Amino acid sequence: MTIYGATSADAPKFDQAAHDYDAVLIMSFGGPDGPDDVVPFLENVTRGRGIPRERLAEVGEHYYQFGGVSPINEQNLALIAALEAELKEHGPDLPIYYGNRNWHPYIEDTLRQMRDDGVKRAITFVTSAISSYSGCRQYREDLIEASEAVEGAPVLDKLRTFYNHPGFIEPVIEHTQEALEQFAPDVRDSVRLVFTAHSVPLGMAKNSDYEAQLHEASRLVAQGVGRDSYSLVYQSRSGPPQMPWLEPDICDYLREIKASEGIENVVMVPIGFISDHMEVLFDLDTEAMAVAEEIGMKLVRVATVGTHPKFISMIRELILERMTENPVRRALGNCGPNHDICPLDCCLKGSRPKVHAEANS
Ligand SMILES: CC1=C(CCC(=O)O)c2cc3nc(cc4[nH]c(cc5[nH]c(cc1n2)c(C)c5CCC(=O)O)c(CCC(=O)O)c4C)C(CCC(=O)O)=C3C
Ligand SMILES: [Fe+2]
Repeated sequence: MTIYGATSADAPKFDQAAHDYDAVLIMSFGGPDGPDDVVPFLENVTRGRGIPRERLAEVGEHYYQFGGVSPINEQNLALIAALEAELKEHGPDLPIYYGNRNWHPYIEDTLRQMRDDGVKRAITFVTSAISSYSGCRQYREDLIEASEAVEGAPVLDKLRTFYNHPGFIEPVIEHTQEALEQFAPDVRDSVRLVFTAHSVPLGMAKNSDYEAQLHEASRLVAQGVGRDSYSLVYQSRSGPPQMPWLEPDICDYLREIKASEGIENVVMVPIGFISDHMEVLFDLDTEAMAVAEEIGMKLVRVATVGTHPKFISMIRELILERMTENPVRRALGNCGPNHDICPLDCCLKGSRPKVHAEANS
């Protein structure tokens, strides 16, 4: 089984060429569909990751507070419905399949279905805008593992990371502008613009362009709303307390800017996420909002891109890019379009690289 886009070593040069595809695969994180799913879901997410038991119990409570249901599955289905309509109207008319890393429909079951339907080669969209082990390599490893388990699984290509694509940045600019307009014109210029993303261990951050991509995306959005400065902070920290993760935490940061600078108005942009899933609903809308209320701060959270038409048409554009010889590869800002095919050492985990994942034939 071969997965192009998995590593550069296994992808012959000709594979940079345009391809015909017979399906699109949407790959995501997955989340529980009800209270009974919460514990097995969390076990799937954290298997072998050394996440403390107390942290798991705490995160379980976040889900129970929302009836044990993560909105992420419904949001992915909405994304798929929107993309289906887009492809029907503008082509290419490809069937869309959906598989997750941590919950039903599991990626392995999806690949089996694709094989049974006669799919030979599919183009994969991963629901993560920013490169890191969690948002890039781990998905590729999971695809490899699932492909190895399914005899005759289709060849899979993976779309490039889109953190600086106008189809991602422009909707975030629009949503950020809408949030700023919730403040009176006379205070609007003094509203602090704060970008937030999932924290990751420092070792993981160091092995990828995670921080660089987050800064570039944040800078582009800030510039789009007429700002020449912004702050970037982190949320949803996990792991053992002695392990260093990216900081500052959003909640600590809000307290800090209120206490030391007297900041009373803040717009927070979840730049590291593409839908309003649990890390947004709990860590931002519940936890950070409670801090803001406690310290007397007006805090407005910017909507994620979700099914914004520009975002949906970006996915189509990225698919066409891979089906076209010498395509235009749009990207805003200073960094250029990200690679289609990941280098061998792309987004290693940090502490214990999973070297066996390279062998995928
Ligand atoms: C970079 C990144 C993204 C963005 C890229 C992407 O979108 O893929 C992301 C997304 C998400 N993370 C999510 C949920 C969780 N992440 C956890 C744990 C972890 N995330 C990490 C990183 C990231 N995570 C890391 C380094 C860990 C530690 C364990 C490990 O090394 O892997 C845990 C375990 C409990 C805990 O430790 O907090 C949960 C429940 C959900 C679903 C939300 C829903 O259900 O609606 C989504 C979209
Ligand atoms: Fe996560």
